[in-house]
Parts: sequence; C-alpha cells; structure tokens
Amino acid sequence: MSDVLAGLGRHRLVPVVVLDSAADASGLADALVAGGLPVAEVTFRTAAAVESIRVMAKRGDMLVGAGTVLTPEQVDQAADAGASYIVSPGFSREVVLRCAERGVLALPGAVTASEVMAAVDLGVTTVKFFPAETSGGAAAVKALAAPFKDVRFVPTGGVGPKNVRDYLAIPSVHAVGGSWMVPRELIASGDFDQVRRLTADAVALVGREALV
Ligand SMILES: O=C(O)C(=O)C[C@H](O)[C@H](O)COP(=O)(O)O
Repeated sequence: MSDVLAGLGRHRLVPVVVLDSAADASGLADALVAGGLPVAEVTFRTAAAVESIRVMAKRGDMLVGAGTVLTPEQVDQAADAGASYIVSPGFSREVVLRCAERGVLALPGAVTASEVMAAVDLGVTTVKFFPAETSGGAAAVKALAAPFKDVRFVPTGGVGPKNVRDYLAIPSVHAVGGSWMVPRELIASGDFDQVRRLTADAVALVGREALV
C-alpha cells in the first residue's frame, strides 16, 4: 500500500476517468501510458468500471484505482478486479475498514477537520480533498493541513491547468486528481491521440519531481 501511495506521489496527478464502455479501457490505458502518466482512478459512476479496472490492472504497467466508491461491496468488486487504491468522495468508516481488510489503499474524501480526524482514527494517512475548488481551493487546503502535520491531501474537483500548480505548491499536497486530461467525450469518441496529447501537456505542466 505504501508503494501505491509513493507511486501516486511521484506522478503527482491522478486522472479521474469515466468510461462509458469497457471496450475503451485499453485505448485509454495506452494513451495515458504514452502520455507519461500511467495512473487512472476509474470511477464507479458507470457500469463499465469493474471490467475497465480489470483490463487496465492486468497490463501491470499502471497504478489503477477505483473512484466514486461508496460501499464496502464496491471495495470488494474493485479489489477483485485488481484495483490497488480506492477513492471515495467522502468519509465512510465501512469503506475504509473494508479497504484495510482487503489490503488496498483507502483515499477517503475529507474537507473538514472532523472528517480528517475520523479518517486518521482508522489509520488513514492521505485523504482526498473533494470537491476542492468549491470547498475553498488551495487556501482551504493550506488552512486545513496546518494542524495535521502527518496528513497528506489529494485535492480533486475543479482542478485544471490554471490552478493545479497552486495546489501542488502546498507541501502537504501529495498529488491532485482531475479529469481535464481525460474528457469523457474524447474517450467515448475514441480520440485517444488527443487524450495522449492532453496527458503529455498535463505531465509537462506539473513536472515529475517526487515529493515523497
Ligand atoms: O465522484 C467521485 O468520487 C469523483 O471522483 C469526483 C471526481 O474526482 C471529480 O468529479 C473530478 O473532478 P473534475 O476534475 O472537476 O472533473
């Protein structure tokens, strides 16, 4: 689990993916890898998530996680499919405990001090700060991080090329999540060349220096 966390911290970006069809998973994975970002958070927003995770995890050259995980049952489905991390929009004790049972990294959502404390109580070291922009943006992350010197944050939601560096400049920010390099329509239309270009641009924008 610490390897997965370190990997996310090295890449600094977590593409948040919505796949309408698992048939697109392979092309998307190729584009992300070719663009220099072998990372994907495949959201359970669509029925294609489980099979897409399976396809991407089987390659062995990507950090594949599940997003929008709301229940322990979804943790099981994602872990069975090969996901190595589980991202939730909020904090659920049941989801975090199931992740621990299954040996997969939990990244629960937290935007308040109480949510951070509840997560820390269960041994969580890194939380998703979601939805980042509407919850106060980089200034809010900075203020929330101040009392939690051992907690790392992955701001997600409204992050894009204009503000990504503001978040990454905060020492407690481990990585940021975003969908701007993997637009759902481009994936659905099979325009993986454009996804690769957007991915390479995103990688160039944030640089590759590791913080951990
Ligand atoms: O449903 C979830 O649990 C999510 O994963 C939410 C996503 O992280 C954001 O929707 C991505 O935000 P944008 O980069 O603004 O598109």
